[in-house]
Amino acid sequence: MPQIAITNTFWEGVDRLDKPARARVHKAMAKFQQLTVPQLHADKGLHLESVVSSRDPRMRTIRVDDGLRIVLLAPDDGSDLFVFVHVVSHDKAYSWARRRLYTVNSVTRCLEVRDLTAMEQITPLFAQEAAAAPQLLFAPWSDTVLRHLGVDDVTLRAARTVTSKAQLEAFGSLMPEDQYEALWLLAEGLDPDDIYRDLVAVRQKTTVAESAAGEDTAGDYLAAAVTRTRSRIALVTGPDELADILTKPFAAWRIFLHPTQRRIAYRPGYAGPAQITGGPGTGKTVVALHRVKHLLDRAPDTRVLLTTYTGALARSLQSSLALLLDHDPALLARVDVTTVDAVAHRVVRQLRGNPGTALGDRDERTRWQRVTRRLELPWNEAFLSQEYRHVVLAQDLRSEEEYLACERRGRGSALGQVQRRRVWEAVTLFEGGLARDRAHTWLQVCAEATRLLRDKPGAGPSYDHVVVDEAQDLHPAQWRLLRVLAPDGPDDLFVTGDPHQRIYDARVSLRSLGISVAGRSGRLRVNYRSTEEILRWARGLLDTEPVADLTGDAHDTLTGYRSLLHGAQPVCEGHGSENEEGDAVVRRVRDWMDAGVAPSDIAVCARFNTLAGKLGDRLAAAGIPVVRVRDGEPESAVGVRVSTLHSMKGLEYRCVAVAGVTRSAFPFAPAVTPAEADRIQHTTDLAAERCLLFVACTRAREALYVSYSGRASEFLAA
Ligand SMILES: Nc1ncnc2c1ncn2[C@@H]1O[C@H](COP(=O)(O)OP(=O)(O)OP(=O)(O)O)[C@@H](O)[C@H]1O
Repeated sequence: MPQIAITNTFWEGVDRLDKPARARVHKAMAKFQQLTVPQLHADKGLHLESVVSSRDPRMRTIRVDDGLRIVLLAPDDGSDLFVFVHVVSHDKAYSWARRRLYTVNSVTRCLEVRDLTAMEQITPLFAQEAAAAPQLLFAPWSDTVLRHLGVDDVTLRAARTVTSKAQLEAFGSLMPEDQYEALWLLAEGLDPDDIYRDLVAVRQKTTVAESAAGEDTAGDYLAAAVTRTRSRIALVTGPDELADILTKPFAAWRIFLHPTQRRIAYRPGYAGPAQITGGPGTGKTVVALHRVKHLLDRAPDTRVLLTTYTGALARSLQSSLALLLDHDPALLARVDVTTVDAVAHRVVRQLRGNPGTALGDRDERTRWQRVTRRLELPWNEAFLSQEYRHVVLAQDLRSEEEYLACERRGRGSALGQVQRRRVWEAVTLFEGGLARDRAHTWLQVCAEATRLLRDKPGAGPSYDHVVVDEAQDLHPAQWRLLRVLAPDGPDDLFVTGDPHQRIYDARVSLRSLGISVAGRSGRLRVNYRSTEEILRWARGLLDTEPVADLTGDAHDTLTGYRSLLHGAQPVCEGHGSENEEGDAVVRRVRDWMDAGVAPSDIAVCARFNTLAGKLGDRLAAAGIPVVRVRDGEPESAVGVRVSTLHSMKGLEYRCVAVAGVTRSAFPFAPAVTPAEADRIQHTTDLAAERCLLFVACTRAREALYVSYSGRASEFLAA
């Protein structure tokens, strides 16, 4: 019987088919699996045939129906392993297959593919230009360095003609993916040794591990190379697995991990807390989920907390985890998936009793306003609530003495002792009011939960491992709680986040909270979600100022961050009035739906509830189904998602419209502390405003539409 392996390109082809066509693909493949190799060659229905004049002599096609063909590689190494590489219409299948060559990289030993015909056509053209160019992109690096990174002869010839990153990109989809990635990172300024460690060595390690596991990895044979190329190729072991792959929702992330993702997620153990960063869409959540799987598989009775910032994200983590763990109830029962605040609430309820009512942002503001008026203070409520958040709660200060003696880290305004006493008076009044009304802020609950767990070791929930997603917005009070939830030691905390998506003004120094990730940091750079066009446009929204990393002790950068996907340029449009803008958004959504995008794959968002509400009403009036994104709407609900920007965090859609990006909304003056009041706060507030827009725009996978009426936000002009 033949063995089957499928590549990510094949799977993507399947994903583009409608249900009946998928069923026909399944039928053809199931038949393929059942026949012997000689029967396969003789079967008239499947019609296994070579591709005439193909660059790769192993290239074959089989027939799915009158229109559809599967492209596959036939074994030439004595094995019976067939690699399914594409599924597409008849004509496209043949032209695709003719041009491509699969080879085994002599450095990484992985199977890779290139459009050899196109590379051979383009290289001489670039070479002519290169002869007259003052500078060649890869001139600083010798052939030896490039070869060491897995760049082979054909790619090397091409690379030596490249004068700019734009030209390199033109080659991007033609050359082998791993070689392009190495060249791109070099062009972005990364050190060759770092690239070797992150891209080449990890692949080689996989090879060694598999040899140790007794798999045949010797030689450059197809079957051996396939087992080594786990980031792009999966072996299908039997009919059940085939059915599973072809009938489940497309979720390549369950199977195909980038080598860096795999290295991070499946590293046997970390000696202490580990941190993973990366730009939007680089698969941080995917890595967190695989890490949970690894931790569960490693020991039969470990308990894991998988936690994040908002309820919507926790729900989405829960359903993805169920998918990854094949809905296995025994495994799922060992993981708590919930927000940090919900854990805190549970601890307090369990160890002390119901903590009372949680305060919303508006309530908290009103209470600070009352305090300010009552004590006739010279500061406004924003200043006081920030002082409370960034100094008192951040340092867990419990008395006036502690506050008087503290260093007000991260604050850009000086306060003398007399002023501090007045602030403390305000804090006492604020907290007293809350206690009287049996109310609390969420951060207070986190602080109390931490104290309770410290005072009563062994009581309350505890976990062997805590995995945190979207960690960039966590406050020190939340970090302290996470610190006590898993005992200090190997694999205690696994933290993923993106400092460029910080929208809630969280400033932490993890080290000062007893969480040191030194030597245990990883970075992801390949975006799997959005097109390069969307990423580039969205990056233009960010400031050039460096951003504090997750630890708070260094800076984070998006160097080397990129997508392999390409698509239309984002559209940014101004309108004469809010009404006209609303009409344009409805038209845009209608166009997306007419092009075949399901309503639930479209999101329309605005900064404020009022505009989001109006847009939702307009869409509904135009007969378009609408689902308001609040807490708890089922994933299966049909309709265009209408949301505020803040609620878009961590989610993704094929098409996204961001409306109301006006001068007065971005930056929103009340959200930005004046520089004269607090210089540091002013800078972080402005950065958070930019990040908010960046986060919303990077939720788009294929299409992004940004609009405003009247004057455009200054962020768009940049
Ligand atoms: N190895 C992979 N193969 C295929 N798809 C992947 C892979 N890794 C991630 N993805 C997909 O890319 C998208 C983004 O992944 P994910 O949400 O994990 O990124 P993220 O870094 O957490 O994003 P953000 O920070 O923007 O929320 C998802 O659709 C995910 O399924």
